[in-house]
Amino acid sequence: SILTHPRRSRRPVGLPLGSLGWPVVGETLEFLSAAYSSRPESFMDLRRALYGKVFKSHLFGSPTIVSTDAEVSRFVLQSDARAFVPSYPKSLLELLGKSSILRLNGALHRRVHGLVGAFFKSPLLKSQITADMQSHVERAMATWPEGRPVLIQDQAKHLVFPVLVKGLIGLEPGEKVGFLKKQFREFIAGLMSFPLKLPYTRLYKSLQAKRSMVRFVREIIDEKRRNPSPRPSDVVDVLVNDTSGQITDDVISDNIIDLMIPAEDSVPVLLTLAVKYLTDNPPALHQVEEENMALKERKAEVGLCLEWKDYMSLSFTQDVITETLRLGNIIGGIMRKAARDVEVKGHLIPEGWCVFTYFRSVHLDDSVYDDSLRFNPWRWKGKETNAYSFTPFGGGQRLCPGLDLARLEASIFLHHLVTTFTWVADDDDEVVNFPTVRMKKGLPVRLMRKTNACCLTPIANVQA
Ligand code: HEM
Repeated sequence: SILTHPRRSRRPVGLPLGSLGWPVVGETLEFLSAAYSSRPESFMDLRRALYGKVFKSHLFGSPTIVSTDAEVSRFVLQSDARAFVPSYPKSLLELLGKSSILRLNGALHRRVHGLVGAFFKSPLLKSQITADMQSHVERAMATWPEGRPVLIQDQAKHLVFPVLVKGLIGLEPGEKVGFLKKQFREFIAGLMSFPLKLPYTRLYKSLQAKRSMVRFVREIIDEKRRNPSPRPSDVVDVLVNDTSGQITDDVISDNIIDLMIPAEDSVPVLLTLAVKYLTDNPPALHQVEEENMALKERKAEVGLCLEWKDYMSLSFTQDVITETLRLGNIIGGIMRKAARDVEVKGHLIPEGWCVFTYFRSVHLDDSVYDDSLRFNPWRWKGKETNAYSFTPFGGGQRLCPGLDLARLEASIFLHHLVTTFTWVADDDDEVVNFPTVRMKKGLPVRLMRKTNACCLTPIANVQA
């Protein structure tokens, strides 16, 4: 095997090549200056050319092995806590809380991941999310103005957050969701802040917001503990019903709040980037329209509503989402810390060092994806999405349990958007990559309502 422990290795292994940069700051400033540019991977590209796909560096206060090699990253993700544990900046650890799934290891991690993952896969939740998302999207889109700019990114957040929050805590849209959203925004503003907890600092305000969310979630937990529901309809039900004795109120409240992060951030960004890439690629947009109109008409003929399986069966739309995940790199990479010396593919990762598996460099590697910077959903036709070289949702024990839900919400949003509107986007918006991926101006578009949505004129020679 290419992946062995040092003691069993036949040839000497050493640290990968690379530079630890300046004292204290290491190469953090070079990393950040690339991260804030339109080509964050340029930091990696330069070093890959000098040292190879796996190299050493010093980032955010820690000696770090950077992996832009799909096999090495896969190995890191597949390893358990005996080899690698999650590693996050101090401010983030503080805000996530000790029982956060992102920090847990071992048996409790497996339990929480298993419970949440199984519930997110359940047809019951998928049906509920579909019904809720559909009615939200239809109601919201009915109010979107024509001809005046609509910010797709903000609209996507408005739509996704309440739908996922209902799946998490059972809260119906309304005032309380508004309160939660306000607190939550305060909370996430501090995730990447300076780790100083004095009054009025960013971190302090975020911790206060978290406390008020915990109180709010605790009331819901108490209520559900008093009246447990035999048929769980949200994540709190699932966790409250667990009989292992491991799932305390702290575990539930920390994790419920974690689970809101993708609802405010990753999923809305996925929706937004899909709209951006489609806007820039008329043949792809046209094919998505055709596929979705055909489904809509088929369902209308037999008088049935769309169900989650209908959305997931739209193969080209799914390929568009896959390609958006590849090109958008919403989570560019993941940090772990080595719990012992580990050897991977001839490289030593010393105990206590961080390892940064940088997916973006793999997703944008021309030797893996032909013409990798081009949005080309046709490249996925008939292809599996579980290759080493495609890891937008991570992998191994911590593979994102929300991946189906993210795809489902994106499909529902795109379906309603392309069957209701045509649009033009303002030219001068751009993707920002750091600290989180998003559109700088929120992707303003001017919408035109389709008058007779059934009468699309086919465009000749659409790329296939
Ligand atoms: C486009 C949308 C999303 C992207 C790109 C994304 C990406 C990821 C990635 C890369 C990881 C791995 C983190 C690691 O290994 O340390 C992860 C983990 C996770 N994601 Fe997502 N995610 C998305 C949506 C969601 C949604 C909708 C949910 C649920 C509401 C969710 C819940 C989680 C949870 C709970 C984990 C932690 C799993 C664990 O550590 O065991 N994600 N996600």
